[in-house]
Amino acid sequence: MISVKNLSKSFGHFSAVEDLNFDVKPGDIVGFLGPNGAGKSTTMKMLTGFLQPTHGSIEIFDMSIAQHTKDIQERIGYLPEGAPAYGDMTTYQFLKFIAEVRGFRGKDKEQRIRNVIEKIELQDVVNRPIENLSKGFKRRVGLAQALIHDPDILILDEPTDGLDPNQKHQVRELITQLAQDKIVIISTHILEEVTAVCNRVMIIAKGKLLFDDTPLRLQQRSRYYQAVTIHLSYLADISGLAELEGVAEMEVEQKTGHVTLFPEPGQHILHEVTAHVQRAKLPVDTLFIEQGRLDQVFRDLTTEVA
Ligand SMILES: Nc1ncnc2c1ncn2[C@@H]1O[C@H](COP(=O)(O)OP(=O)(O)OP(=O)(O)O)[C@@H](O)[C@H]1O
Repeated sequence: MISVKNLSKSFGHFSAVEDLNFDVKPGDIVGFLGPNGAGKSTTMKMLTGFLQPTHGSIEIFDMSIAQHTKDIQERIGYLPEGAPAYGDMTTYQFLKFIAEVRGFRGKDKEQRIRNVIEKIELQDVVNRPIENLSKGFKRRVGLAQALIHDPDILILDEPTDGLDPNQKHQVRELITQLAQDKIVIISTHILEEVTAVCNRVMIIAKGKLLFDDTPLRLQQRSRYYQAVTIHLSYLADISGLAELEGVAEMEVEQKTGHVTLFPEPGQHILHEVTAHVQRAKLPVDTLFIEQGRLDQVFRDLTTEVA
């Protein structure tokens, strides 16, 4: 359990994080979202004990991080922003070094190194210097070092940054698997990652917490949530769609020709729309219910505070 109270961090007169309050429990996979400079990395550094807060407190497993930094760090796996250091070491040498720093010796150490190499699929780069690896592999080596001691808490700063789509998918699967009995906090700029991986979203901007709830609740904030979008294969009279019961508004996107019908609050309009399409014999080639556009909600929330 992580308990954060009135957490603030200033650099000189500049306030990077302001009065954050939240709890995180095992099983939570928190997506920490925010524009550049929002304070995500600063918060993560405070959660991992690498940066002292200016105000407020962090308790992890009922211990204050200020007083029990080392005990808590033993239970945290941290992937910092960017790539791991020590580029002249090979992947194996680096993981061995980290395992030793974590206090493992002998067979246990070797077994742990083997396990993470397998889990993160690093077999092909085991003996290559880290500085020669692609950005994606560097990121994966970083992830491996965060997992070597099987921590209770994983704090991952942009874990899929620089990965190709297949690797992104693989890392997301891995995070989902790992999260069953752990606390996972990931920071990301990728909105789709939040719905793919997280069961909780926290959005910060200018150091302030603006949203803390499930991805579904975030989607529900979108004006597109449960709207019905259609596309016609050729021009036809669509005026009847706007008159349907439960439809509050109709919008036509000029560039793509997509027609979106927005429901009155709490209304489900799919049935009405499909019935009308059949009655009026509209030449529809696409019809779907919108899940909510996260990019629009993100923009609305974060530009409000800006
Ligand atoms: N050591 C420091 N000294 C002064 N200012 C700092 C320091 N570290 C961070 N900041 C500032 O604090 C603010 C928050 O930075 P932080 O790195 O936490 O943002 P972020 O949300 O992680 O951004 P990004 O998504 O770009 O990584 C930024 O304006 C940054 O310039």
